[in-house]
Amino acid sequence: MRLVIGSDHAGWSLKGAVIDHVRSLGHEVIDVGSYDDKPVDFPDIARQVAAKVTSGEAERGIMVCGTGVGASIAANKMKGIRAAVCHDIHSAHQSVEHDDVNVMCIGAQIVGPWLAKDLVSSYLTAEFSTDEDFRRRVKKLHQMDAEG
Ligand SMILES: O=C(CO)[C@H](O)[C@H](O)[C@H](O)COP(=O)(O)O
Repeated sequence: MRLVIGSDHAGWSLKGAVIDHVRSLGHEVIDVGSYDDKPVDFPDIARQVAAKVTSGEAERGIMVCGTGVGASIAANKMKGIRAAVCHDIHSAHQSVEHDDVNVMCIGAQIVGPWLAKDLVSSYLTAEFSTDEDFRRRVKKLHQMDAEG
């Protein structure tokens, strides 16, 4: 899978560990920064992550900020993005299986690198369910996007 991964200054260090882990699992990574701990506004990076997903350049995205909250709010502003903060293993896979989440957000001030790697593994192995209930609900999300 090709993934786009981004962070702000608060998530920069954890982003490095996440990228190494994703690559070790055999996935391709587009790293859109940030590239150091110089303060940067999370909406600017979340926009880049979301754009690569909506354009199809990346199948899914991962965004790391301090809490994951700002990143998820920002990414969800973009049409076609279903972003969620996932700090537990169940949410990391169920968010894809039921809700077709395409940007997972992690808070570097909340979880450490070991849990982050497990969250990422769980997210990447999950697939959107073919169950018609889940498909219908996500279709309604697409309709909401279209309505603006
Ligand atoms: O968590 C965040 C947004 O939800 C950000 O990554 C920042 O950590 C947070 O906004 C605090 O900002 P600061 O400039 O790092 O103090």
